[in-house]
Amino acid sequence: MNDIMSSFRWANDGISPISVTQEYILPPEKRPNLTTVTSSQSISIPIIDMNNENEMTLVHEIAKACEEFGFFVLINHGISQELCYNVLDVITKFFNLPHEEKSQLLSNRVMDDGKIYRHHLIDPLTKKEVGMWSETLFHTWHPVEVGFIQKLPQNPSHFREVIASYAKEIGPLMDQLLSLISQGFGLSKDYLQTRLEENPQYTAQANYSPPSPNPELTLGLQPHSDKKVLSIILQDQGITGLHVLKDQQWIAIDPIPASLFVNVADQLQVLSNDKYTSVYHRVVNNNVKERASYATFCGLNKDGLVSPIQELIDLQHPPLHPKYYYGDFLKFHRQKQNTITQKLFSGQTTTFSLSVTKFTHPPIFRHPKLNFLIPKKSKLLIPSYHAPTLSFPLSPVF
Ligand SMILES: O=C(O)CCC(=O)C(=O)O
Ligand SMILES: [Fe+2]
Repeated sequence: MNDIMSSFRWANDGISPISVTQEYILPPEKRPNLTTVTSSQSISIPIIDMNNENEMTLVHEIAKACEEFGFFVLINHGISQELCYNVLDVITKFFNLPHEEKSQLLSNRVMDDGKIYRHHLIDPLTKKEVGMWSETLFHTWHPVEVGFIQKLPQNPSHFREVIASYAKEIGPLMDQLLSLISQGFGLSKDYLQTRLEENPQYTAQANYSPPSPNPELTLGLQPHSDKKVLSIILQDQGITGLHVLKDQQWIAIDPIPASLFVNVADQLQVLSNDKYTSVYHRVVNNNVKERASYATFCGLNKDGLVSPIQELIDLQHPPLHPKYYYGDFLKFHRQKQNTITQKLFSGQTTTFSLSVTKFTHPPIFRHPKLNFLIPKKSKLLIPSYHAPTLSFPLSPVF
């Protein structure tokens, strides 16, 4: 335990024993409230068995899961258990490197290839950053030609090799899922792949949390939705940490042996014209065991044009999102969003317990000025958020 603890010191002052110092203590309304969480074993969450020979059955099961839950658990996905174990093992070993070695790789930017980043949220009251009780390593995982492997850590020695092997396996699985989802929309098998191929981005995030001395006060990752099209998460088999929000209730996704967790992300919600929901999720800590996970994402890059799929639009289903360049969203996303939100909601009775970046989930705004936000449908919002009744002064530009 002590070794694990000391490995996390960089995120503190590097000297004193790890403890939940002020910089990690969440404001009361952002705390995980673990006693109110439901276990995934007590409700029926969608489990998709990829061994099913009948492709149309898979198409329907996945479409139903994306529509009703925004996520599903994948079993018999074809990636060996040994490889999955090795991925989490090298990640754990990497994050357990001595403070001095890891501190060389620290970055202030989330999307810095091969660098460690510590996520945080802003306390709305004090405006101070509160660090997540975790460290993350971000990198590109495809294609090999972009040389992503060279940017990965060299310690532990087989880190690059293991991640490269996993990337090789996850690529075809991602393609297969995109194909099944395309068919679920009634489109050709290659619809989504073709659309992504124009401006693709394949990124990954390795996550690591040491045990937290007080899991009620900290979070591994704050509630968020993923920004791309699809995410596949390999989570630690030993410990539950991933929670998803369903019907305003947090559900703990207890890891099923040899499974992968797949979730709809923002771009897919927009593409589906809100047929599918980009699911909110978070990672909680525990005080017993360290936890690692590895998330791989696919989606459109900054030059990609995101918009509802034309074939899903008709009189009964008008487009719910404007077309926008993902890069414009990112620029907007990084602005001082507090100001924008306050302007929009001044005089409205609303409680924001989400950080404002979540509020833009998925982005709805006028393009290209990016100066107007519309709140999302209430089903997407977390429990303490009450959507204000806003009349849209401007309709989105299409
Ligand atoms: O650690 C997990 O299970 C989830 C990770 C996650 O949500 C992410 O990396 O975006
Ligand atoms: Fe995520």
